[in-house]
Amino acid sequence: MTNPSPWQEFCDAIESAWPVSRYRDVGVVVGCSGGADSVALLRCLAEATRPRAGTTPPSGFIVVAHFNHRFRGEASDGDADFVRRLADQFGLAVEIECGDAAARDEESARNHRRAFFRNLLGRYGARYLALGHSRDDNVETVLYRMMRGTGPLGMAGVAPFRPFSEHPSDSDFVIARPMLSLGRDQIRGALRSIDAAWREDASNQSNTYRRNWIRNELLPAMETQFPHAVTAIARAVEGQRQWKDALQSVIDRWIEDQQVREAPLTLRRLDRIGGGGMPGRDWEQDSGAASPAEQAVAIEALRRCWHRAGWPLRDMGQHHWTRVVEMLYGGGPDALTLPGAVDVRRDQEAVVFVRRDPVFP
Ligand SMILES: Nc1ncnc2c1ncn2[C@@H]1O[C@H](COP(=O)(O)OP(=O)(O)OP(=O)(O)O)[C@@H](O)[C@H]1O
Repeated sequence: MTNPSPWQEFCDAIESAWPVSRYRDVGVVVGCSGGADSVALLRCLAEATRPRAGTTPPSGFIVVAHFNHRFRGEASDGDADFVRRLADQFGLAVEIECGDAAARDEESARNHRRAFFRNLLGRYGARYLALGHSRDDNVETVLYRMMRGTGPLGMAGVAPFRPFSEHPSDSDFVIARPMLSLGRDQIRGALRSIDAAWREDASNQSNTYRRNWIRNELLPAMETQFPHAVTAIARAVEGQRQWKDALQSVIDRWIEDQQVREAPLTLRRLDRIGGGGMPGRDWEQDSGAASPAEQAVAIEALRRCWHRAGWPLRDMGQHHWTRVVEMLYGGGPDALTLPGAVDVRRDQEAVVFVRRDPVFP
């Protein structure tokens, strides 16, 4: 038996992460930047769903979506042309939207792209948004989050499958990232083996963005001492993802047990109700304080409440969360002001959180 080609190996890996039977009969929007990762993904999905003689043709469809951020002038238009030609080559529908060249920061660019994808999912009635995040992207994301400050859930990286958003109107849409176990080099090697072209984004080479610095400077420096650093970190991230799933269900229960109201956010005082069956409650049960496990769960649950309320998380440090947990357990101050103008006060059986009108909402 001959060894499978690099391209075949790549497609087999995608098939095992995301079997074609799951998407061949529904709509898939493929986000394609023109870069190697999303070009490889697009080619692989197009081949997997191509009608074959003697078999029932798939009833689903693929829409290729490209957002032209216009950050790089002619080069950006070149990316858009490239993606259009690639889609034509496979006979796929293609949607291209141009961004506002003035919206240059990464955050607003990402938001525009996201809105574009959301609109296409709704308009076409598609189920999946397929994105080409690789194992390396995930490792970079986790390192980035760790250096900016994150909790144990953030260290699980991005998920291979997750709802498009928590908003109920988005519940039919799923983001699929079937390439998270594949390394950037392997993906490029697979494309080279079939002589397939892609667009190289020159701005990825510059270290203007801190993400690019992690990719171009930090990781190569780590690999001089630990040649398998990326694989090792990716494995840790994968393990963390499994713990995340377990922790999620404990957090769901915490919020269900503790939350009295959402507006204003009102949580039960844990010293009054005895911990609500939290993990680690046996730990020094008489002390009244939160056990380390309770504290970890409470902090992650609070982060989720913040997220839902749309409050800024960026300036909330570990010591802020710890003080809130102390208040929930009957210790700490009676009132507290947190970053983002969130006022917290103890109110008999409860702790109440109110965000004052921020000057810049
Ligand atoms: N401008 C864009 N238009 C459409 N989809 C995009 C665009 N930029 C990114 N994506 C999608 O989001 C994924 C992750 O984005 P990221 O910025 O990490 O990718 P990239 O490095 O620009 O390109 P690639 O991952 O395709 O090599 C891409 O793999 C692709 O699926």
